[in-house]
Amino acid sequence: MTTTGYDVLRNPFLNKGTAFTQEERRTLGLIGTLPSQVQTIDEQAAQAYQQFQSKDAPLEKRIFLMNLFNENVTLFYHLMDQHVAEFMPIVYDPVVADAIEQYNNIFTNPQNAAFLSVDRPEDIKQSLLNAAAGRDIKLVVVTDAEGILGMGDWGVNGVDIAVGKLMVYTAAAGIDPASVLAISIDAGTNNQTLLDNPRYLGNRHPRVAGKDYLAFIDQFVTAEQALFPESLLHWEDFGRGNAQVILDKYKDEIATFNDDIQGTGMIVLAGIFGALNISKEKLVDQTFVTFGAGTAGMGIVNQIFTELQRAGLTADEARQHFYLVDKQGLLFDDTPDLTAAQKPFTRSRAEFNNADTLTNLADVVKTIHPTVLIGTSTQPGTFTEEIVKEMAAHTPRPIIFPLSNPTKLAEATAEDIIQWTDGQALIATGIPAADVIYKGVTYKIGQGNNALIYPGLGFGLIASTAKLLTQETISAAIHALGGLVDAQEAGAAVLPPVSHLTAFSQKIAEVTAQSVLDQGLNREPIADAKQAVKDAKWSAEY
Ligand SMILES: NC(=O)c1ccc[n+]([C@@H]2O[C@H](COP(=O)([O-])OP(=O)(O)OC[C@H]3O[C@@H](n4cnc5c(N)ncnc54)[C@H](O)[C@@H]3O)[C@@H](O)[C@H]2O)c1
Ligand SMILES: O=C(O)C[C@H](O)C(=O)O
Ligand SMILES: [Mn+2]
Repeated sequence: MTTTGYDVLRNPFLNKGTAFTQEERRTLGLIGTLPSQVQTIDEQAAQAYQQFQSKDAPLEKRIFLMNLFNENVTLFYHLMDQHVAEFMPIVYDPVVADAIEQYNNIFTNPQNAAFLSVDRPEDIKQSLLNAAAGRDIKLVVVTDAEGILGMGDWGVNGVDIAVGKLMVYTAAAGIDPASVLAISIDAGTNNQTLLDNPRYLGNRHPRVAGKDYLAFIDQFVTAEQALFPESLLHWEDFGRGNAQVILDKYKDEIATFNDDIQGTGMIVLAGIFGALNISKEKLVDQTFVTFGAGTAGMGIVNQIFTELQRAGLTADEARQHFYLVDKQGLLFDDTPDLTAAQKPFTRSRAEFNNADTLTNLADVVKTIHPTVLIGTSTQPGTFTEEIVKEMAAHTPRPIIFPLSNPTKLAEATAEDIIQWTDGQALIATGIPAADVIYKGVTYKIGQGNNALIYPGLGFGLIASTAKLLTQETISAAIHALGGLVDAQEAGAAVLPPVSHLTAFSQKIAEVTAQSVLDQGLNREPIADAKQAVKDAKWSAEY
């Protein structure tokens, strides 16, 4: 049965608003429901952009764009295509963080997400069916919001990160927005402010944890795979205690991927390759200090560790390149409360004559002389002038990536690091950073955010009907991105600019799809990877 009348205008996937032609208006029962002028999508986009520009506050801009998305998905993406670098920080990080904090105050629409309550496992299947509403789902982004960016537990409010990640998928890579589903797993929240807030919209109880939590996750995965057997399942912003456990449980069974672990590991390694292209140094000659050895930090370490072995080092040799710093200071084999992921990369106290003093980043940097310093600590301002200058005193081109999000949690700003290192540091930041002009050189700052890689990776997996994501495919995608930097230019960035996001996402998708075919991991027969990516691509036109 064809949808007609107001059901068309109110369906954001079908709605074209004033762009419905007279002929469409007649056949769809829309005569008399719209003003008489028929507009083109570009006329609609120009009007919407003017509205967007009339808003001052970033959150107001976001609310405007979300309303547009809720009404007309095609127009939203048409407009986003034209302004991708301008819209990314609004639709996604950092302004998505404000929307999550304000969720109960600004909620107007569930944005086609599925809300799964830990208290009602019997409703999982029906909830997924209702939210999909007959759409053929190829990509799911799910969050339980225990670790939203670096801001901790945000309960049901965290659904906005899943919605935002999916918007980036479509804007960057061209995934059909009708084929995606954002999911909130509402396991409760330990955020007391939310629990005390009478407007909080999620389950008002502490998080369900342990066996019961994992059983719910398992019921979810089973239902999700049964209903959408060809979908890629993307996990976002789970807590440190669950993220790796969940990934390990499903990664060899289904097409799945954890963005904070794998996506972050990929973008950071690509950024390091970009930096090494500029400094003309080798990966095997680097010494890595990671500050914040949690989900993202250990994803990064493991990705570099794998790559060092690909470069010919044994596992033992490769491990020697890492120094992990977390709350306890430098992590030793006898440090209490180590996570399973941290244990293989701890150091021995016997290596140092000052082991007992290595309880803070400044002393670790002084003792180790790292060449690469990565921040995933959630601790703002912790890459101090003293630390950065000390690092720069022992290596000509220090690679410094303060990656904690959102803006208020970054370990340092790009501008400060450029000044403190007299322009020598090679930098990537988690959120977008403006160019830094220093002593007449314009330094472009790469955005070390997994958003630069997961859309191409995910789209390549979907287009090639991948059954699994392997390390081989991950490495292929990293090299595709790391090779796109122009190392000649003075002040060059270590990663390509977000304004080129659609072009390089295409490249990553093609390389990913080719790798899937090379390993015979495609479900459907596919003759040509590039063609498959081309065929799967959606474009924001009526
Ligand atoms: N740029 C990106 O693409 C990207 C990707 C993922 C995560 N991140 C950011 O990285 C940060 C961490 O995210 P996560 O998912 O790994 O969180 P997480 O909670 O899993 O890890 C954070 C780690 O930092 C440690 N930590 C806390 N306080 C510390 C201190 N004072 N000193 C040293 N370590 C400390 C914690 O113990 C934990 O191990 C967040 O701000 C997140 O936004 C950025
Ligand atoms: O969401 C982001 O901006 C990147 C990353 O996934 C994070 O958790 O910080
Ligand atoms: Mn994340």
